[in-house]
Amino acid sequence: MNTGGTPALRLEAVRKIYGSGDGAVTALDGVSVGIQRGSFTAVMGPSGSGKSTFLHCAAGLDRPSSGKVLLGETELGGLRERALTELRRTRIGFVFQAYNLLPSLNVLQNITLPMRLAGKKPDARWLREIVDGVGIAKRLEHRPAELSGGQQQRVAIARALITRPEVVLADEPTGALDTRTARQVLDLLRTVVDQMGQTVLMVTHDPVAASAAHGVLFLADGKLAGHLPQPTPERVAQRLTHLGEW
Ligand SMILES: Nc1ncnc2c1ncn2[C@@H]1O[C@H](COP(=O)(O)OP(=O)(O)OP(=O)(O)O)[C@@H](O)[C@H]1O
Repeated sequence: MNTGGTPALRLEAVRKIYGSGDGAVTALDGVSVGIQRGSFTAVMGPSGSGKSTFLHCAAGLDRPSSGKVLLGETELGGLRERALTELRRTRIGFVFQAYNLLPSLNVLQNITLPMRLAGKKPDARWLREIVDGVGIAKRLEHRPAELSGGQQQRVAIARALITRPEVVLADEPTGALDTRTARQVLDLLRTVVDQMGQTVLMVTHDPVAASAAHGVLFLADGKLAGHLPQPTPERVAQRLTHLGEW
């Protein structure tokens, strides 16, 4: 995956241990990986293999017990909470399974919220490009409750992109969607990468979802257990079977 240039995101020998003594759990056990700019990477692994911990450490939501996380040239471990919050707000986009839109705001207000929180005005051209790109231009005045699940997730993707983040982190973004709608959201994420030049890292349990990515990183027992380029659902499922239950 390291094919030249500074990776958008880098983990160096990241270990994360929860608890201490007899109750200590090693959730990540020396993970080193670079996520290339302009790539779409899925992270998969059996339940408890460390996927959420990986994403949380990458996002600066959780601090590694040892090792480093770098967003571009910035080492997250060197930042105080306030700077980390600011970094998350401006340099990382988040997409969650449950969309996490604010119900009292309309679509446009939800999309532009990260800019307002940062005290900045959204760039009109970029906003237009995103709104058109996710196909939500006709719904800008609507509230989230008036939209389908797929439309809400497309709004969430637009919101994740508004600050032109260096990386978009997606946690089971299609987990709550039916197969057809999930496909549309995955195609959109792929478009965001291939046509808008964004970088997406997505945790998923679903081999079909993972196959939308350029490559899949596998985790097992907190360790990297391989990388599958040009994944197909069948090859992903086969690798998962070899890693144990999923
Ligand atoms: N806050 C915590 N305190 C203690 N142990 C934790 C905590 N968070 C996670 N763990 C443990 O760390 C390990 C990795 O958990 P993690 O949630 O990262 O796995 P996962 O691959 O995302 O699992 P799943 O697919 O079931 O969501 C598990 O053994 C889990 O029980």
